[in-house]
Amino acid sequence: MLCPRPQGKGKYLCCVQSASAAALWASSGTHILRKEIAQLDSGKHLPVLAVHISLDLVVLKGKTCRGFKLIKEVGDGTFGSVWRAINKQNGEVVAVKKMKKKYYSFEECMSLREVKSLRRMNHPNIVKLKEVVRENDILYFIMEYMECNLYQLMKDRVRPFSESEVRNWCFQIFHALAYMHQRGYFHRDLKPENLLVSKDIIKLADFGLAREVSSLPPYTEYVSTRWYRAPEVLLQSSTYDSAVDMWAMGAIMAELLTLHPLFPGTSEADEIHKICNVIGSPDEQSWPQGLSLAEAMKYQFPQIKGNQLSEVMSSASSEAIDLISSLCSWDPCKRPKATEVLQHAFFHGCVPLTVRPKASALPKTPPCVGAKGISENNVARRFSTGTLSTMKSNSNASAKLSSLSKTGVQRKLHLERQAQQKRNPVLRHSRSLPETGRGAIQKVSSITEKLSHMSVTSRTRSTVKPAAPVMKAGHGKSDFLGKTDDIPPAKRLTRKLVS
Ligand SMILES: Nc1ncnc2c1ncn2[C@@H]1O[C@H](COP(=O)(O)OP(=O)(O)OP(=O)(O)O)[C@@H](O)[C@H]1O
Repeated sequence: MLCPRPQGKGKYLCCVQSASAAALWASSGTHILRKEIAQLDSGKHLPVLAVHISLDLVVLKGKTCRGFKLIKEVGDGTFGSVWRAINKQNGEVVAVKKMKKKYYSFEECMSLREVKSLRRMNHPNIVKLKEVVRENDILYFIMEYMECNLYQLMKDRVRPFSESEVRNWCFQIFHALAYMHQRGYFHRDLKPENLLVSKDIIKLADFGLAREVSSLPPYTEYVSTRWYRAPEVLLQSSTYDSAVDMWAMGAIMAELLTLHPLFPGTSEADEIHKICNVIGSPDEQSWPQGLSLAEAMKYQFPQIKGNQLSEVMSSASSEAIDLISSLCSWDPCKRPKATEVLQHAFFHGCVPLTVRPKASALPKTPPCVGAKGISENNVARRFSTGTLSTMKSNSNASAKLSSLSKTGVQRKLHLERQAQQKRNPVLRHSRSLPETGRGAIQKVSSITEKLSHMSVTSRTRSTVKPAAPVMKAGHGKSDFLGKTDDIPPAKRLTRKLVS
């Protein structure tokens, strides 16, 4: 196939050499506008099928990742590692997410949630997926590049962000959420690591768990990182909805304002306990369905009165406290919708972003180009072997190569475990545990600890351990069984991140 040539806005002319290749394009979701038999300019008179296609997302099946110079690994998630890269054709800085799983057909790639949902999203606060490339059974997402994520910004801070900074970021994110929720999607894995920042623009990323609201429950899979996980998900509800994103946003807002996670649970049971410490245990009035969910899994809530958020977020405005309290309501029905949040007093005076920042506004010359850059040959070799690289950074690539056999095994085990964690609820909880030694320890002292010192009543009560809960039929094992208790507390609170 020849490289597609732009034919005006959103249209490309591609030449493929057979009707079956054209059919493949069509089956991959590409809308074929017109087909015609053409002849090559070269004068060889080889009949080719010229296909006029219309794409929101340009899927260049024949394009190789060698067209991108990988500069530096900037993130390592459960599903893929993310690299800052340069498009060699036009010099644009992009992010390349190299998926860890292999994909043996293009159709398989196109049916991925991340592709299906992201290609439908066109919003200034949602990271744009530019291309999808499959090469040697490895799948790459080419995305717009963002400078860092919110967690990276937080971990280096001593003083909390100002309320106006938090307001600016959260306003943009709630706009993105309103956009996607209105279109019938919810994210399901909101956390500071998935909120990407470039200058004062913030965008939602990682749609690997995004779900269509119209897709039918039950949603039995395990979702979201524990500290930001809504109580209905903790209690294994199979009918949760976009309100889970609102809960996560409440926890994230509080964390931005204090630099401490609001509910840093070390297990699912501890997560619920920490939530009770802050907002008080639920009762018939505040969340009747929650009591039923708990009963169904034979879980007993600890009886804790809870403290006022204002006591632990003493410097936050009453508007901020009010918004966080409503977002972190036990009952998902009582949490405001994203569109309602935008009208909240906390955001009065905020102006929405109307214009998407041009690519030229983003950095063109990444600081690490040069000595640290991987050569094109290296990249090509790594791709052509089809193996997952054990190299984590370019600077120590040779040292790592010498110990390849050893680290390779470790890396493989690590990857297998990660993949299992994503599939298996029990294992995935430990993703916030130290696995690679590269995790940065979060400053977690935590609001909840502060809270337990503030209220003798709640502290005494909170020491009553919940009865070991029984699993809900049809669900995997849960760490309600106390699976993580043999891990030292400080280590439990690390986060896996490449900075
Ligand atoms: N477009 C981007 N620009 C810059 N950095 C990015 C981009 N996308 C992702 N990253 C970085 O890579 C990290 C991992 O990416 P991502 O969350 O998409 O991977 P994942 O495998 O789906 O992770 P998770 O374990 O959260 O499911 C992010 O936390 C972020 O720091």
